[in-house]
Amino acid sequence: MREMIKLDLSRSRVDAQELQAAAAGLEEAKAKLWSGEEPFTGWVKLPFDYDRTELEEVLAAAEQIQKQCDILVVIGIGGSYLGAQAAISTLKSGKDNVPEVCFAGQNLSGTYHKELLDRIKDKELCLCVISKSGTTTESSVAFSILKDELYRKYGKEEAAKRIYAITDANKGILREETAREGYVSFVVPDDIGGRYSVLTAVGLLPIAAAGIDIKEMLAGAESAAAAEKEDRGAAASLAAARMALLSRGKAIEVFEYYEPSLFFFGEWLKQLFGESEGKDGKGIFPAALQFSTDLHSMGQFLQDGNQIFFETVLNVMKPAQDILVPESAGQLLAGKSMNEINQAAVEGVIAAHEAVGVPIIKLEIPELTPYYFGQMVYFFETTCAVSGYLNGVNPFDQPGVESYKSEMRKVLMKL
Ligand SMILES: O=P(O)(O)OC[C@H]1O[C@H](O)[C@H](O)[C@@H](O)[C@@H]1O
Repeated sequence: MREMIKLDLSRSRVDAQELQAAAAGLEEAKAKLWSGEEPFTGWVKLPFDYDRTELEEVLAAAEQIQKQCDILVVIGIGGSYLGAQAAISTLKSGKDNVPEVCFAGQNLSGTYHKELLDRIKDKELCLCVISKSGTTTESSVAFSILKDELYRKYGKEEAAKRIYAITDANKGILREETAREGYVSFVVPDDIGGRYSVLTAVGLLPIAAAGIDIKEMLAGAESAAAAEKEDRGAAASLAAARMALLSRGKAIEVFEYYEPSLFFFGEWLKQLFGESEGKDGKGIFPAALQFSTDLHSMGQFLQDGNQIFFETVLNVMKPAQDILVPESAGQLLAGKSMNEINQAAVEGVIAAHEAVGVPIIKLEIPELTPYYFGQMVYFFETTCAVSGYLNGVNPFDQPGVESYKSEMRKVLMKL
């Protein structure tokens, strides 16, 4: 059996009694999650019972994309792109027969999208448009701009063969357009919300197109799901520890990583936890920092500022590559490897922050491979959903996101 992500609560400042108090309701939360009766919990059993035929179709579509283009532009926002970008930037396939994956529709910047158009002008192009609703402003705007570019380059008929759509099975304008134009398409399942959808076609198609082994990713998720199901997993315990810290006023969780390739995984965590937990005046505010970079800015606050936070360290045990530091670096550093120095930073930061009373949770991630990426996704989805249940909120809706949209519509109508 391969390794599992390990949870170390020894420096979390949560004692057994507190953990027990916070864990009241844990069994109930887990039972609810696994009952198969709660809305939007389709992701819980997905690693065991995903549709094998659909997976082969995803792989075939990914292969076709690889043959068709130099650049695949993934259009989507929030849960419709973050998982894919997190996986692709963390895992980089290193293969040379795969397209570069670019992202559009994550902002409303004319500059960003004009620069993207300039960059892809002379390249062979495919689009993968992902939107459950089909009406999200950012993705709709970007899709129409990029579709225009595709028409200009290839004409409408050939363009339709280069558009891959992932949307609701039956409703929405993107589904209607897909049926009308005959795009290759996949479904955002009804029982899985956007931020829990990485292991559906939403994440899997772009990730596979980038040359990353999605079967391994699903196998990793399955190992995490089996562990949680059999009560060997640590994700639910992490939820209990988080709730204990929240009850002590630690209302910010700082996810910290020392491998820059985890930047978008940090962004994915922010969406997952932010939209799931932040409601009814409750929740832990998720932040993500890249170390050692941010030690030279936010490090001051963590060491010496308002102690309203706790830290969750994502420590990668076996980074993909390493370099030996030459003699010229001086006695302290020469002859050591960069990863050894990075690990010294991990331990040094933990010691310094522990000394001033910061609660520190440490997660040991064996390696950044597709298998462990799948484990990480499932692990944090479970921690997040269980935390929501423990805290008495619905971790699968995001009613607050709508308010700014209706205000923005009013402004647009005046233009
Ligand atoms: O897939 P879509 O319907 O385009 O939604 C994309 C995203 O936008 C919304 O505003 C929500 O806040 C997100 O949870 C969602 O993932």
